[in-house]
Amino acid sequence: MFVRCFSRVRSAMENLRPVVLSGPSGAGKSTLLKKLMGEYDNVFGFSVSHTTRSPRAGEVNGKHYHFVTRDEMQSSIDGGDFIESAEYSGNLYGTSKAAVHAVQKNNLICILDIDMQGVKSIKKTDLNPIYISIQPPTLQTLEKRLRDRKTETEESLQKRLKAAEEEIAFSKQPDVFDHIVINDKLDEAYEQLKQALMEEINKVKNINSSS
Ligand SMILES: Nc1ncnc2c1ncn2[C@@H]1O[C@H](COP(=O)(O)OP(=O)(O)OP(=O)(O)O)[C@@H](O)[C@H]1O
Ligand SMILES: Nc1nc2c(ncn2[C@@H]2O[C@H](COP(=O)(O)O)[C@@H](O)[C@H]2O)c(=O)[nH]1
Repeated sequence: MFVRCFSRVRSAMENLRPVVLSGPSGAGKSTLLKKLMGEYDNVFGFSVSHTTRSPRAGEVNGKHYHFVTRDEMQSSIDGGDFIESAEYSGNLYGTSKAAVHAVQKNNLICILDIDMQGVKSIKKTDLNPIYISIQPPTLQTLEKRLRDRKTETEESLQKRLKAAEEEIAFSKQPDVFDHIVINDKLDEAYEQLKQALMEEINKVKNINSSS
C-alpha cells in the first residue's frame, strides 16, 4: 500500500509540467502571475531569469530577476549555464538551468516568463512545458498599458511596441501555443489562465494530500 502510494506520488512529481508564459511586453503576464501565485500558495515557483536591464522601482534582485552585467551574463552563457537566452529591447535576458532546477527540486510547477525567442529555444529542449500566450485585446490597449505603467522611455517603449507586433504575429502561428489568453478584462483572463493550468494544479494538490 505504502509502496503503491509512494510510487504514485513520485510519478506525479516527475510528470509536473513547467509552464511557459509569453506574449508582448505589457500584455499582463506579471499581473496574472502575481494573482496566480497569490491564490495558489506552494503550488507554483517562478523561474527567476537573469537580465542586464536595470531594476525598476520595487524590483528585488533574486526575486524578480537576477540583475547582472552583460560581461557576467555573457560568460555564464558561454559556460553553458543557461537553457535559453535572448537579446530583447537592447538587453540580455535568460533562463538559467539553476533557476528551473531550484523550483523543480521543491516539487512546484515551474513558471517561465519569456519572450518569443525564448519560446523558440525552449521548444528545442526536453523541458516539455505547457505554452501559454498572454495577448492584449488590441495594440492600442497595449500601448496605453505600457505608457500608464511608466517604466519605459519613449525609445524603449517604441522598441517594445515593435517587438509586440512580432509577438502577436508569432502567437497566431499554428501549433506554437497550447492556450491563448486575451487579457482584456483581468478577472476573465485570470479564469482562463487557471482553467489552462487546472490539470497541473490538481497534480500538485494530489501530491500534497498523499504526502
Ligand atoms: N486586464 C487589464 N486591464 C487593465 N490593465 C491591466 C490589465 N492587465 C494588466 N494591466 C496593467 O498593464 C500594465 C502591464 O502589465 P504587466 O506589467 O503585468 O505586463 P507584462 O506582460 O508582465 O509586461 P513585461 O513583459 O514588460 O514584464 C500594468 O501596469 C498592469 O497593471
Ligand atoms: N527569452 C527570455 N525572455 C525573457 C526572460 N525573462 C523575461 N523575458 C521577457 O523579456 C521581456 C521584457 O521583460 P521586462 O521585465 O524587461 O519587461 C518580456 O517579454 C519577458 O517575457 C528570459 O529569461 N528569457
